[in-house]
Amino acid sequence: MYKESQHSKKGILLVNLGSPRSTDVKDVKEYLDEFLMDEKVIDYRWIFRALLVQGIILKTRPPKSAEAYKTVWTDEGSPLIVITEKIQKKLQKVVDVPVEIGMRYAEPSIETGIRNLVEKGVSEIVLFPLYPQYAMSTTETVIEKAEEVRKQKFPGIKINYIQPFYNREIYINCLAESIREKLPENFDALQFSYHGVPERHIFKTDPTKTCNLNDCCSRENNPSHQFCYRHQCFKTTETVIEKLNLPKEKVIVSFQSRLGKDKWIEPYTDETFETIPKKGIKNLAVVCPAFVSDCLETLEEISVEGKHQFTSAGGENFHYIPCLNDEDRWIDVVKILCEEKLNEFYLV
Ligand SMILES: C=CC1=C(C)c2cc3[nH]c(cc4nc(cc5[nH]c(cc1n2)c(C)c5CCC(=O)O)C(CCC(=O)O)=C4C)c(C)c3C=C
Ligand SMILES: [Fe+2]
Ligand SMILES: [Fe+2]
Repeated sequence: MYKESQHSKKGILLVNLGSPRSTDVKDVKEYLDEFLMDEKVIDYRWIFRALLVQGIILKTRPPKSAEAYKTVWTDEGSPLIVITEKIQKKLQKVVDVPVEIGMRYAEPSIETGIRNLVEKGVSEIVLFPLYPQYAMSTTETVIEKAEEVRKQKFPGIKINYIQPFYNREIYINCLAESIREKLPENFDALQFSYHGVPERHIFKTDPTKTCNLNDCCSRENNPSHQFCYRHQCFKTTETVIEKLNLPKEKVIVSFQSRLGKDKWIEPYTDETFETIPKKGIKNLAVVCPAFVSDCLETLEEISVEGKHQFTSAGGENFHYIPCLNDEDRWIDVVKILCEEKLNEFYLV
């Protein structure tokens, strides 16, 4: 059944994590402050979070992070923002509603993105968090922020959220094809390195309390899977390697970018890079499917630091496989996922 929404103007907001405004230490500090003071990222009570972030992390990390950002920054700006803009421009060419971008942290913010759409007359927004797998520190914080902005600043608009898409066949086919094209001829193993999260986050967001972070994450059916980041990473890997016809023995899954002293989900990517050459893996290909666009964590932590760790430990060839970025086949997937949600506005 069609309702009045047939006549409301629709639009798309692509949301990514965000980057500092520049590589200046003060801009990096401001960005890290906003990012790490998000209670969905560092989920301590405010006073403990402030002590840790403002009292410790922000006193030492910004200059190091700024140096790391300098190594990946381009003339156009941060790779993550530049690539998200490219996705926006390509998508805009193939859909007939306005497309804007918004970042969870720093600018252009989610509020800026929504305002840009509203100024174009949009009142029904499909918001796409650009994360294949669900996590409290990504999907959930984006939705929470967008709802806060909607209620406080734009109470008249509707937002329809695209859910994590790690189990959508169109996405898996797209990722598998992209990897297939970029795999080197000879490799001993293909490593899937996902961004890590603290173990506590997974327990916290499991409404069924049935995930124990052991075998259950790899089981076919467990009620916790809808909110289990670890399961969703395993499932992404399993379905992609099936499409690629790769034997499980040639595949490694690991988790990168941990921060602080908490226990994060294992195994840790950096430790893996240092141990596998001794087990005979000398030629390694690495892909990072938690990120749809290349960013600091892939271009610096994996392609530069990771390569160095691997080769210093006796590895010979390290081949980084770029993210989907603005590949046409990925734009096709983004278009289909957005159109599905746009159509839901017509349904009662
Ligand atoms: C892909 C999903 C991501 C998850 C899950 C995630 C969790 C998470 N991250 C931090 C801390 C940091 N992450 C940083 C950079 C960063 N993280 C993601 C994505 C996820 N993070 C991206 C895409 C980026 C790159 C941003 C860019 O500008 O390119 C950083 C900043 C860089 C640094 O100083 O190292 C921090 C810090 C935590 C604590 C966390 C889970 C709780
Ligand atoms: Fe799990
Ligand atoms: Fe991160």
